Amino acid sequence: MYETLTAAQMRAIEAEAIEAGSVTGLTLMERAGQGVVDAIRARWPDRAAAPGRALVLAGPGNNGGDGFVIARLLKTAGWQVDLFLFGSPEKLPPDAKANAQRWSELGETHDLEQALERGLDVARYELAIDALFGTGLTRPVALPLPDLSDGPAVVAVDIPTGLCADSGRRIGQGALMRADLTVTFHARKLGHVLAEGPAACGALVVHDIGLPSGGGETGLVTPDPRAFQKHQGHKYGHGHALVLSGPATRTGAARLAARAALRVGAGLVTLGAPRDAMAECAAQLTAIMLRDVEDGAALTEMLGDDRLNALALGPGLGPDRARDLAIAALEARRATVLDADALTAFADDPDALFAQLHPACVLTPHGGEFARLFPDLADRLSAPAERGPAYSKLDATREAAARAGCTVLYKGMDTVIASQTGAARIHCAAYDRAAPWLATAGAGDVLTGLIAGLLARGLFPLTAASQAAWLHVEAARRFGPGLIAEDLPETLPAVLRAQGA
Ligand SMILES: NC(=O)C1=CN([C@@H]2O[C@H](COP(=O)(O)OP(=O)(O)OC[C@H]3O[C@@H](n4cnc5c(N)ncnc54)[C@H](OP(=O)(O)O)[C@@H]3O)[C@@H](O)[C@H]2O)[C@@H](O)CC1
Ligand SMILES: Nc1ncnc2c1ncn2[C@@H]1O[C@H](COP(=O)(O)OP(=O)(O)O)[C@@H](O)[C@H]1O
Ligand SMILES: [K+]
Repeated sequence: MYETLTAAQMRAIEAEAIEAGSVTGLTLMERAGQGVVDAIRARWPDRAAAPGRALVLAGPGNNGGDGFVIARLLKTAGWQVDLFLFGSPEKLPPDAKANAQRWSELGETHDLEQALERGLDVARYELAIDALFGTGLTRPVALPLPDLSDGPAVVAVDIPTGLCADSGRRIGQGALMRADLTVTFHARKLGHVLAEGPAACGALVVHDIGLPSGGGETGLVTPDPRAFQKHQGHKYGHGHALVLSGPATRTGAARLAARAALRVGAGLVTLGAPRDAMAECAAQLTAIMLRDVEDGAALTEMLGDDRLNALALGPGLGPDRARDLAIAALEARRATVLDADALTAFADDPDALFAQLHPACVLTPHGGEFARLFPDLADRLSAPAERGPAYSKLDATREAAARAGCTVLYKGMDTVIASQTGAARIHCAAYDRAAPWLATAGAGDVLTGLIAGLLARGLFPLTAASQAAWLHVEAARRFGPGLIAEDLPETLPAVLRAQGA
């Protein structure tokens, strides 16, 4: 699992290494600058082979210090480099000042604010380096930065200027410099994988600057084939998932979930449908069993069979049926995924839901459902981020899980999964995991079924939800353009096989 760090965690790792005497700040800065120049060469070998004009924008802190290193290395490699500093050279922190002095032997340091007043002609550059602000950004960037979108290739040092490293949110209404390539150091920061981060970063390279690993607490989800492998045993040894369906003409969502639960390896899957939907469901199902579950009382009776060890409910249920069934399901204390209408049904009284939830539950809200259950957290997340570190989707999901007393998977390109104990994971469907085709009707229902299937197989809720999120995106990526929700369960066998399951 890859770690993600906050800015404070990154500073602590750096400070500890420097205090231990294993490295100096100047060495780290040199390695950082070298890493950026190497990444530029790897990404644009043609430009690197015939160097042109490069613009370096350096800020008042150590991000600016990296900029001075990069200016020197680019110039040495044959680029014509113009460097503009925001702030005064005398006020730079010590390592940045040392590199400003080394740069002064090769070129001039121009004043950025004066240049912007005069009008900085960015069209003359092939390459622009954003070394204005990195992990130290705390307030909006009050600079009329030029629009580089149609001009040079833009490379962000550590993180695009204007983006909060802890939340991926833009700080205030200040400038945000979108990059084509972002080169960060040691580990990804939360801001690279959350909210606006991926769109602002362009491609992302993580460059090793020789710091010891550890120190982060939130990992990015990676596949754990042990979680999907199927061991020898009877079908009941792999669990029996029950997915609850809505009424006639609204059964598709639950059928999608049921099929995903079966494909991900639950030993048995039953669809529980109201009487009026039986004929419709029977016409569509083969390996999935069908039972009449008219209401909450019928569900309670059915759950007398303790081999039914995982439940999924919400997709397509309609709010009244969802509320009735959710109360019965939660009383039975089984591993339970609540999605869609099973969340919305409690919008008028989320506390009534929270009082019933228990640690074997997983809630899978999208943004709208999250706001219905946790309106105060959603408000904090949507209010403009005036200062850094800003409130993040990770913060909101953690608070939601603590309040709900169970695991919460907050969907999106940046899916955050947190348990009631504070443990959290992020699945970022961007960069080499981009899956835009997943934004299609019914994809969420499939995710619900995947989680239910993995819960039936005995995985802990946080693991089941995290691995399901990974499989879901992997199936979408493997299928590719044209994906519709039905394709996801059908692509799962190839995904599982590729993982050695
Ligand atoms: N950690 C590591 O291991 C390594 C770190 N490295 C590099 O260091 C970078 C972090 O450096 P950093 O801490 O000096 O922060 P940075 O982003 O340069 O800015 C801080 C300065 O800006 C100021 N300021 C803030 N907001 C402002 C605003 N809106 N408008 C105006 N000013 C504002 C703030 O001052 P303040 O006024 O808030 O006191 C402060 O002076 C990191 O991203 C990476 O590139 C690498 O060299 C390798 C190893
Ligand atoms: N841009 C995106 N990249 C990757 N995954 C996405 C993106 N947009 C949405 N998703 C995923 O698609 C699913 C959509 O679920 P949901 O919003 O519940 O829709 P539905 O109810 O139609 O199934 C979620 O798993 C979400 O994380
Ligand atoms: K930057």
